[in-house]
Amino acid sequence: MTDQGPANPSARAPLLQAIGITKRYGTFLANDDVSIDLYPGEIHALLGENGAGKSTLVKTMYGLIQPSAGELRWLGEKIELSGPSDARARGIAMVFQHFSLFDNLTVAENVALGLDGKETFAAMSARLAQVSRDYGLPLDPRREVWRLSVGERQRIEIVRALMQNPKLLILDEPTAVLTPQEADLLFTVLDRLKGEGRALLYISHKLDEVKRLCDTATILRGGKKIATCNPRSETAASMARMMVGAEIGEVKATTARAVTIPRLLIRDLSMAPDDPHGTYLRNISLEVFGGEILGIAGVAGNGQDEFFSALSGERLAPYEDNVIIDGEAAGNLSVTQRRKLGAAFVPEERLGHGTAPRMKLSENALLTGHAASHMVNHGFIDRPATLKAVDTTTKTFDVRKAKRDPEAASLSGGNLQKFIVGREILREPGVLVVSQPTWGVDAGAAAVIRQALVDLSGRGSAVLVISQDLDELAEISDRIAVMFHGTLSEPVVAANATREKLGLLMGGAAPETATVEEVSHAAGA
Ligand SMILES: Nc1ncnc2c1ncn2[C@@H]1O[C@H](COP(=O)(O)OP(=O)(O)OP(=O)(O)O)[C@@H](O)[C@H]1O
Repeated sequence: MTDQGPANPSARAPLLQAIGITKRYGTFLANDDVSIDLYPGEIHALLGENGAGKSTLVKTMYGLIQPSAGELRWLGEKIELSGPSDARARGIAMVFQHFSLFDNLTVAENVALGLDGKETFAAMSARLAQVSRDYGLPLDPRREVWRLSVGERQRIEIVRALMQNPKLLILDEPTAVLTPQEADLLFTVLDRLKGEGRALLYISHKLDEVKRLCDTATILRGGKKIATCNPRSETAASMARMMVGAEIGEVKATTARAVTIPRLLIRDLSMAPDDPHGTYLRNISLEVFGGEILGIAGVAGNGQDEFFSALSGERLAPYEDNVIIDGEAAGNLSVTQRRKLGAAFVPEERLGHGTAPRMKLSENALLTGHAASHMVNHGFIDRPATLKAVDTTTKTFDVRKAKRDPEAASLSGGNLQKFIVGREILREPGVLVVSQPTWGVDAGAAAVIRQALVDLSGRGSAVLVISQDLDELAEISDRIAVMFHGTLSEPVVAANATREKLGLLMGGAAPETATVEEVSHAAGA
């Protein structure tokens, strides 16, 4: 364990110090006596497993929560932040992982809503255009947000933060939704901000990225600070070890996997979106075989959400044979009826879509499990069975939580994701459709989830994974198809799919087709 202090500990004084921060929820300690110093001109990474207490700490620094004990010092002086506007007034800005933008408003209108300034709208728009030009983050202030890609939306949040001329910029997993090219552009901007003498605090689960970008890293585990180190003199593995307290396993392909019949068939699916800003799906045909993982790559907003809704039954397809699950025409069946056919679905959004936030985990387990399990007997809910489902998921997927059956909303983002994905995998579905399975999940838990998906396909299930993470798709998929403007490319064998090739497909280039022999070979049959 190392504690080397800042990478460049010259005569500079820290900008912000958190000293002995403790945050209690009941008897649970989300932060336990955490101290951290943030210096101007330095990018400081905040690392830790899901639930380690990272968000709790940065929310304290941004005035969103009050600590139970400990204090903040700004340029050596004790401060108390009554709320985010107080933090912003001091020069602290934050870019959240979840965007808080209004689709029907323009870029400039959205920025105006998030600023406390008193300048006129015209002056603000001009400043917005200027800041975005200065930092090489192009934005048209008059464009409506729904027309923008995810990367461009994040750009709005960053430009809005920069317009406050912050001394400290906090970024919560900023690259989780970006393509590799967009992430590179962001790194250039962050380096420049550092060069301007600003302090940056950077939460990420991507350790290679942290090594490349950050000068210092503080590692939290179980709410406590474990170490402060120089990430450049560590390896991704050594930092992961400090985070987890153990080695992280690699995902192992199952051997003797038998690719069988197509268990999920999509036949010439074309559908108008239900949202005026959504994407038309056009002539999508796909076969997902039992025993394989088929990955769907693509930049977000190219029809992945609409495709997921059509597969899960949240929206009915025009024809019943547009979607066939284990030989049954399912295009016009409800979500519950599709579950009864042995299919399971894990949506991208965890709260509100994947779970009901104010309901307990056991009640959530019942919501999706009742169609095809023993949780309801003769019309009565078997409460011990629902609790058992929670316990089994918790144990198998190492879901960390403050009590046995808490409300879904009280779990950290990554732990909730482990719970949702785990819950569905443990039902042993014949067909699993999962969107962004490891989004926001730490490296150790991501390996567990990916292994569980590989093992599920190894037991003969057809698994369809929609993900923006090309490394993830390359690691677990047998074949990969790319979604672009509502159309789906022919799948290519994952082993032959380079990042360049997938990148071209993501931009709409003509695909190559995989033969059945290649598919069987790729799946190890
Ligand atoms: N309002 C709350 N009530 C009860 N427990 C909470 C509350 N907010 C957070 N916690 C708990 O505090 C712990 C730390 O959560 P926090 O969100 O800070 O973790 P994190 O490191 O940011 O995780 P992730 O990487 O998954 O986002 C978690 O176990 C979480 O369940």
